[in-house]
Formats: sequence, C-alpha cells, structure tokens
Amino acid sequence: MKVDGKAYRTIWLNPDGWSVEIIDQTKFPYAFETATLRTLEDAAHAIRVMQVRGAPLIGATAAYGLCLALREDASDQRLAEAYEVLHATRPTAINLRWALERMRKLLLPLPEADRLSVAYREAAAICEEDVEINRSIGAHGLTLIEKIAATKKPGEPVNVLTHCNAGWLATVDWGTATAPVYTAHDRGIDVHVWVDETRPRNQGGFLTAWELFHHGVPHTVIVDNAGGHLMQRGQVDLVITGTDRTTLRGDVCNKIGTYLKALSAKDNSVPFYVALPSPTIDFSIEDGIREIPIEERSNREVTHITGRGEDGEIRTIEVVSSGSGAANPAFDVTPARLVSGLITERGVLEASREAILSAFPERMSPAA
Ligand SMILES: CSC[C@H]1O[C@H](OP(=O)(O)O)[C@H](O)[C@@H]1O
Repeated sequence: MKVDGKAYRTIWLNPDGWSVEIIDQTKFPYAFETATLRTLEDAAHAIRVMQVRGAPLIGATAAYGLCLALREDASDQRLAEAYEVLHATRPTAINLRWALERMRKLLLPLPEADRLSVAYREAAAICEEDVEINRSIGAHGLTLIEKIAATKKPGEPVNVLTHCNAGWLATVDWGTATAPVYTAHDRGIDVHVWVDETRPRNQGGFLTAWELFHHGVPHTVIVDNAGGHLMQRGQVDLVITGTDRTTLRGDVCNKIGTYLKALSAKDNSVPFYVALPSPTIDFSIEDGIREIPIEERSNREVTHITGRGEDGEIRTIEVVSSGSGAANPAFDVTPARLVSGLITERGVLEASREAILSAFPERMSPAA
C-alpha cells in the first residue's frame, strides 16, 4: 500500500539479493522504520517480538528465515534446526507451520547445492500469492459492502467494525479484513470503520488506525468494550475480522476479544464475517476451542503500555495497580455458529466443513 505516496509492502528482498527488509511494526504509530533481517535469528526475533505480526506475514517472514539459515548451511540438519527455531516463535497462527512445511517439502528432496536459490524463489512466491489472495478477498468482500451501500441514503456510510489489525500490515500487502474496505473506498463507496483499539497491544489503535488514516478511509477508534453498544444502536452494519487459524468446520481463532464481538453481533443480528486466506485454514483440526493452541503472552503487556507523552517522548508506563497479577491470552476462538460467512480468495463461504472442502478440495488430498 502507499505510505506518503510511496508504495510499500511489509517485507521485501533487498537489492543485495539475500537480506530481507521488514517494516518494524513495534515502532508504530509514532515512527515508520524498517529493519534488516540477515540471519535466522533476526527472522525468529522479528516474529517473537512482533516486529512483524499477522498470520500471513508471519508465514512469509518464516519462509525468508529459512532462506537466511540455508545461506549459512544448506544441510538437512540446518534445515531441521531452522524449522524448529522458527516454528517455536509463536504457537497460534497456522500460516507459520503452513509456510515452513511448504518450504521443507520442496527443499528436502533437493541436493544441498540447489536449495538456496529454490528457497528464495519459493519465499518470493509465498509473498506474491499472499498479495493476490488478499486482492481476491477484497473483491469478494466488496459484494457484501455494496449490498449494504445500496440500502443507504446519500451521505450515509456503510459502517464496518473491525478488531485488531488484519490490514496490509498483517500481510504482505492489501490485508485481509481491510481488503474489502480498501476496495470499496477506492471505488468511491462511502465506508466508515469502527476500529477496536484492541488491548493490550493496541494493534487496532496503533496499526489499523494508522493504515486507514494513510489511505484516507474515514474511521473512528473505539475501546474494545464499545462495539456491542454500537451494534445495539444500529451503528454497525457489518463486522469483518481477520483470523490466525480457522478449523475445517469453520471455528475461527483470532485476536482476543473477537469472540465477544461475534456474540454481540449475533445478539443484534449484525453480519459477522471473517476474512480468511486459505493458508490460514487448518485442515487437520475441527474443534477450535479444544485443538487450537492459544498463545499466552507476557503479563507485562497488560500491566504496562508504551505511548507518546504530552512532551512527545515515547515512554512505557504502568497502567495496572502495582503488585496485582495479570493474565494475557492473546487469542480466542469464535465457534462457526456465530460466523455469518468466510470471505476467501475463492468466494464467500458458509462457515462449514462442507463449504470449505468444496472450495478447497485439493487441500485434503494426500499430496497436499
Ligand atoms: C491477517 S491475520 C491478522 C490477525 O493476526 C493478529 O494477531 P497478531 O497481531 O498477534 O499476530 C490478529 O489476530 C489479526 O486478526
């Protein structure tokens, strides 16, 4: 997407042909900085501390992390070690395992001498595919926004609520949940976004708000607990969120708080859609609540927050009474029964095993 008129992606290969540049998302919204990944550990660290985050971008970064590892040593042992280091960075987004498995399956049968060039080619392919998948999600999601826009009076926007950041910063480009919004906005449809700030890491207030501002999309940041209130008052026409892992039967794992939005949407008959690129479907599990590992992040993310003071200084402050314990589950699971539909690159699907298998039959074949 464009930042001050210049087109960016979140990750790209540098002109040297081997090091990888990322947008350092820990600096947002107060600075736009990039960081260079030169080693396997640089890539693992970037995922671990969320310099890069968002399921598709985590997968793309892991793919390049394998390239950086093989650049030093393309042996089977190094490939196995690098796989484990990257796989251990974060447990919930399935794109991490999906990307690592895809790379390993391609590279292991090759002679060591051939692995590096093929690895870089495949990592680039994963990035290009992500952009095209998200562009398609934007096109399919647009139909949902267009239908609502047709019911609006002139000057009345379509009000979309989103949670966390499933924007272009969560992917290589375009985003998933925001792709339909950007596509509608770019077509001149009047759309407004309620942006859940999304405590404790504030990916909504820090990342989604920053994205929408730079793309000129009208938006309003709200506290996470305001969404239900707005839905009760008819101020939300559509909820679109992202996902880090969706099961074969359509249970959706996403940032903590998504489940509560889905409950509010159900209670107020507000359509609740999930933007779902197919690499984020875990075809090996059905029951999201029982089978998806939920990342427990540091309690310090709850007890402290980093922001900009009145003096313009960036500082970290304590926001919980000292000495109190804190818990920080980073994701929750929304059962398929609360999901109106899944916006995939192959169309808008019912959140069901039949619909997912029918849209992606090749993913269940043994060769997959
Ligand atoms: C398009 S995936 C976006 C998804 O990832 C975010 O989690 P995190 O920022 O911790 O990686 C959040 O769940 C978003 O919906």
